[in-house]
Amino acid sequence: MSVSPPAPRLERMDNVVELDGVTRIYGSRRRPVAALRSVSLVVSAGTFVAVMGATGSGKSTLLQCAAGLDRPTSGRVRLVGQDVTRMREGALTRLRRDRVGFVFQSYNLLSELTVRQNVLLPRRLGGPRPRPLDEVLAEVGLSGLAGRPVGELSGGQRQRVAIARALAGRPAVVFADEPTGALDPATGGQVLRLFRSGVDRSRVTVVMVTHDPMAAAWSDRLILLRDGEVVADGPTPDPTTIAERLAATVSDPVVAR
Ligand SMILES: Nc1ncnc2c1ncn2[C@@H]1O[C@H](COP(=O)(O)OP(=O)(O)OP(=O)(O)O)[C@@H](O)[C@H]1O
Repeated sequence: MSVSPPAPRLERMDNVVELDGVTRIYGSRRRPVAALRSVSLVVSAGTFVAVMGATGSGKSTLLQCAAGLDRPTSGRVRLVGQDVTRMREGALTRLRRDRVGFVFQSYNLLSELTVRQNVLLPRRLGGPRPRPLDEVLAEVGLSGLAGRPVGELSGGQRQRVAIARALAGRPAVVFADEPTGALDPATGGQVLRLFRSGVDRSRVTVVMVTHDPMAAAWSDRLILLRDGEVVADGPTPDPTTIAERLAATVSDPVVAR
């Protein structure tokens, strides 16, 4: 009996985020600020990526361009296999709503609404059918809090609501900008564990900006930026080595030019 080989994986779909020569220039023609300079990288499905670098090195700009929240000045961005660089705003909004989750340092939740209402908000805005609420809340350790207004929760609980909201719609990728920046180390660790298990269990891709080597140590891949350029990109080492590499990046004389 012959057994057919498995269908080849579609390379495009496996590359969840692709940046090709992405440059982002802010400011005026007279005083341009190059936040990103010809950045090219590919992130495949089921990878946890940490992006680090000195203040002003372009981390948030990289995240915003990769997530289709900002448009590069030149270069191309593909998100879940689709070129978002020239995509119309409506289509881009739908793509973000249906395939992308966001988690920010400031939680970006509606505090008067309950946990349930916040988690189900993307669905109310026409997003994909979410996973069962109980399942999602149990996963992030918020069982029993569905009816509580978010304004009554602690910072760590709020960030878990934000993660529940981000993961409820089965996104291909979650972009997180300093998700543990406002949390103590223990609470931050709980949040990072949730990202880790989302990557390991559901093959979600996570792209996280952080200043904290302990947070970055949860990732699979570390990208270091300096002055808008990728200066290191490889498997994530231990926290001490991350801190050393980060310090070397920051103190490099090129930065001071
Ligand atoms: N909207 C904007 N208008 C003008 N300049 C901007 C804008 N956004 C960012 N920049 C500039 O682009 C550069 C990169 O900024 P970005 O916020 O991406 O850096 P970052 O590495 O995320 O910094 P931080 O760690 O401080 O958050 C900086 O020089 C910043 O001043």
